[in-house]
Amino acid sequence: MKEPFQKALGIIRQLKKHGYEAYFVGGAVRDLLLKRNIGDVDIATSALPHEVMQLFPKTIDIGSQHGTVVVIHDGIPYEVTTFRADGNYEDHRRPESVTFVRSLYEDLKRRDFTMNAIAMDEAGKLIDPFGGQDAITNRMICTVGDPKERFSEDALRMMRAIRFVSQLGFSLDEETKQAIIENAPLLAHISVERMTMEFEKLLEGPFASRALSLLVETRLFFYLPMLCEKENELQTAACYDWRKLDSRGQRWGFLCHILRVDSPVRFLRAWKLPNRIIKEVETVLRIVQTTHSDSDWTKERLFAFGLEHAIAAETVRSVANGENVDERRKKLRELFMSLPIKTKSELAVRGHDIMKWFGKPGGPWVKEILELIERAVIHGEVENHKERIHEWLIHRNLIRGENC
Ligand SMILES: Nc1ccn([C@@H]2O[C@H](COP(=O)(O)OP(=O)(O)OP(=O)(O)O)[C@@H](O)[C@H]2O)c(=O)n1
Ligand SMILES: [Mg+2]
Repeated sequence: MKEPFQKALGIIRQLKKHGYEAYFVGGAVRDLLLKRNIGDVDIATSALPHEVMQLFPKTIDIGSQHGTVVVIHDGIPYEVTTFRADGNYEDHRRPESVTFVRSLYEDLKRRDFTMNAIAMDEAGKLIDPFGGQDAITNRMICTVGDPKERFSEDALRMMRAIRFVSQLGFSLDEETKQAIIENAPLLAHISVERMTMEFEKLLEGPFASRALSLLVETRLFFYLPMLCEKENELQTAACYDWRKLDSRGQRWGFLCHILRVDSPVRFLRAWKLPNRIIKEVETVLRIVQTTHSDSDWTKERLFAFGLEHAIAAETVRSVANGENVDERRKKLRELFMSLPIKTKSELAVRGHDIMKWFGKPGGPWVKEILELIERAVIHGEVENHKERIHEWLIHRNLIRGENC
């Protein structure tokens, strides 16, 4: 058995020793069959939450009313969830009530897609009542049972379907796709935070272009923050190679750029992104708007923006223009390496040196002189060395020698 499962076996054994059923379930089993990197290993059991808590010394109650207890085993947290058949979903996002059941079959039946409804026992035997393995072999995303029911239980599942297309390159089963088209308006019930999580995974996947096309085709885009008027632009966005964009800032920056978003800050706030990302995207877009070819990159500009923002902006610009991203990144890195200082803090003189040399009290002029020196150091006019800088200032008649 693969390591992540092996490590969690102790939990399954402990539950079984006390007469309960316990299985590995969900994404980890799917990813094992897909030979993908295995993420969190989740466990489903017939034991009730309080019974789980009694059996393990270290547990965290993260939602026992919904059946989930975290068990810390050998320092690793695992979600252990009681088999459940969800009750009525009044608001299309969470069950009104959950009914704990003692049967694995009932538990698998309420899951979203057949590939996610496979259980594995402690011996590695698969329990797959809904044809999940066939779906994986045929590379299909298909709901467990009636897609309309599954999507009206939790409308986010429609976004999940399309983000799995992006991550796995699978196709949407036709009936599943039709049900998304019919039920797309239900997405309006879902919180922005949950939509953003799925949308970010979608943009990050190797098949993001295909997934973006599907967002348009299924009309789901209409219910996503500030995208309802961007149908044509989204269709255009689907024509680009998103795989070259390799950070959140790059992806959101590229999206704003391609969608011709008027106010990126308002757009990104609507998606409830952290301020850190909003600020990064703002800077990246400012650079993109003022860079027209890679010869626009001077040492001074690169120093001012820093390598990370420069690379992000060049990536956005070259993916949008269909140019060679790697080539541009390489050039930027080389130019950055040639800078005698990479940050302001590396400058060999400080404000107090300047005040002493000029024999004047501080003021805005100190910053101006420091910037003058900084430019000279960056261009190699003077070595980044205190005495050399002092000599340079004397040479330029900015100060007299005796103030040293
Ligand atoms: N809206 C949802 C979310 C989850 N699940 C079920 O809960 C499992 C675990 O959910 P989660 O960790 O959110 O998704 P994964 O499928 O594991 O995907 P990822 O690899 O991204 O974690 C899923 O496999 C699926 O069986 C579901 O039925 N409906
Ligand atoms: Mg998971």
